[in-house]
Amino acid sequence: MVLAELGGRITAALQSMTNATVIDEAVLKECLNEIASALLQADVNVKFVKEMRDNIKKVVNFDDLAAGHNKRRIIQQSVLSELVRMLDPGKPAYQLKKGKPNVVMFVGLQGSGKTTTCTKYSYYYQRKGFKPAMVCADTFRAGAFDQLKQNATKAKIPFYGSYTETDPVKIAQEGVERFKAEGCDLIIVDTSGRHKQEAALFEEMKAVEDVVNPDLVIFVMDSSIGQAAFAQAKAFKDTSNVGAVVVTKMDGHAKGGGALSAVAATKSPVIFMGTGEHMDELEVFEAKSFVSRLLGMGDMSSFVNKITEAIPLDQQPELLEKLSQGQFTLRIMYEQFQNIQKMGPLNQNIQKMGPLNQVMSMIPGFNEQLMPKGMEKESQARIKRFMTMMDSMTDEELDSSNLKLIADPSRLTRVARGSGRPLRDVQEMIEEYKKMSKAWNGMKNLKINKKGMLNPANQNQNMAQLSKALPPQVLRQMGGIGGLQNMMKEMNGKDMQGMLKSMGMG
Ligand SMILES: Nc1nc2c(ncn2[C@@H]2O[C@H](COP(=O)(O)OP(=O)(O)OP(=O)(O)O)[C@@H](O)[C@H]2O)c(=O)[nH]1
Repeated sequence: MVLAELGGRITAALQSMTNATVIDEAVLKECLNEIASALLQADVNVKFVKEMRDNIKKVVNFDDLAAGHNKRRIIQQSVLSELVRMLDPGKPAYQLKKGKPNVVMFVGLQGSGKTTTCTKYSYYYQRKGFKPAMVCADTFRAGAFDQLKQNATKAKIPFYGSYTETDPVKIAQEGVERFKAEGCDLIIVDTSGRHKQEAALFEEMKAVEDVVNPDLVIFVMDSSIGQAAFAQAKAFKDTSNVGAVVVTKMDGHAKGGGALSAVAATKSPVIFMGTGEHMDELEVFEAKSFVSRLLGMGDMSSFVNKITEAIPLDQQPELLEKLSQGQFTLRIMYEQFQNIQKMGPLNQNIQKMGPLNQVMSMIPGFNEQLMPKGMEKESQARIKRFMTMMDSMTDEELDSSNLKLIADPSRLTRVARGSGRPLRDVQEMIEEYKKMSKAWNGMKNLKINKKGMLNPANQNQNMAQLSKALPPQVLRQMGGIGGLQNMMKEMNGKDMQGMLKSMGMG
């Protein structure tokens, strides 16, 4: 099953759930069964599929969700984040290190776009300040060296290869040694591709790998191969130490081409995708936007989506649930602080980040008071102080949203003593909590319609609610009230049915 079909079936399953009058456990079960069977047929690992189901069931707890809560949105959102999670093998790919010769070897079937990708990859890192070089260890295809030479010349990247030498191992070894001696810090080895997986190709690949001892082996896969993806990727992984995947020809008809399966098979992340024949047509792969595209949700700019984009995936389902219940606890605040701390260097560049700035600012609390411009260092220190104080709180306090309990004077005194901070610091932290809690609760009262969208019938109320809930600078970034209005109009106009139709799947 090609990915387009997989995406179509998942979208259809979500759609049939959206059509149901009441969403209960039976409806959810049916929807999840359909999604699971689609994934299994697409060769996605059984274990992953089971995990996905379990996780979604955990998020959508019917006993906890009172009537009127936005189950559809929560389910859709968790399917999305679970798929994204599947694309994330849990460990990032090898990161190139400056100041040492990084050796990267490319493997894949003939015609997958390996040679083209080698050049794109070199060019990408050349622009990032690396000094790349390419070695053509493809002695199988007659024109391979010429092709690499042509590409390399165009990109002004040094290359190594031979018209006469027939042993790829020898060429690879000589090339890598030469470029190491020349001080290149990114040495790319292109290997032979063959028509299909064959023993000779794998033996040769292994021999080249043994001699060049790469820091990273990249498996290049044509996105249109569909069902064969899993077996092919696995065959390469079994022979060589594949650590990352590049999916090519994403500009063609294929919607995704087995990226999910390749990740499952190689347990390695997709790092780039090829989107054309030109040198600069290589995009950093981003699981979230890929899945959105897969599900035809690329245009769905829902408010909740925007907020969740900025929050680590593993925290999303839980956070969404809490958000839907309007429960804001000190623990959530603590977790948000952790996120902000992790994003540390970004904060300094935040003004340059454009849309990301907007997204991050939507995390309740990531607002002007907490992170005033030009005061990032001070703000970080303040956040750290808050976190130290929260470390002295009990679980009961951290998990409560009851102000009477949280701000009880004797408790505050205890926290101050426990953390070695003056009482007024603890009070300041509680004030911050109150502010964030208010912003958070503002989101809860938005009027959502049956389709899980902001309800157009309540446009005015929603507008008022949003403009109150949003930090002023976020509102400004959205283009003020007018921008907000447009965004809502866009959201209102987009339902699943409409999106399916526009994708030709309805
Ligand atoms: N449209 C499109 N074409 C691509 C992309 N990547 C590669 N190609 C084209 O795919 C064809 C095969 O690419 P190559 O780079 O020669 O493939 P290869 O895997 O190196 O093939 P061998 O050297 O024979 O193993 C070429 O015509 C490329 O221009 C891509 O992302 N999009």
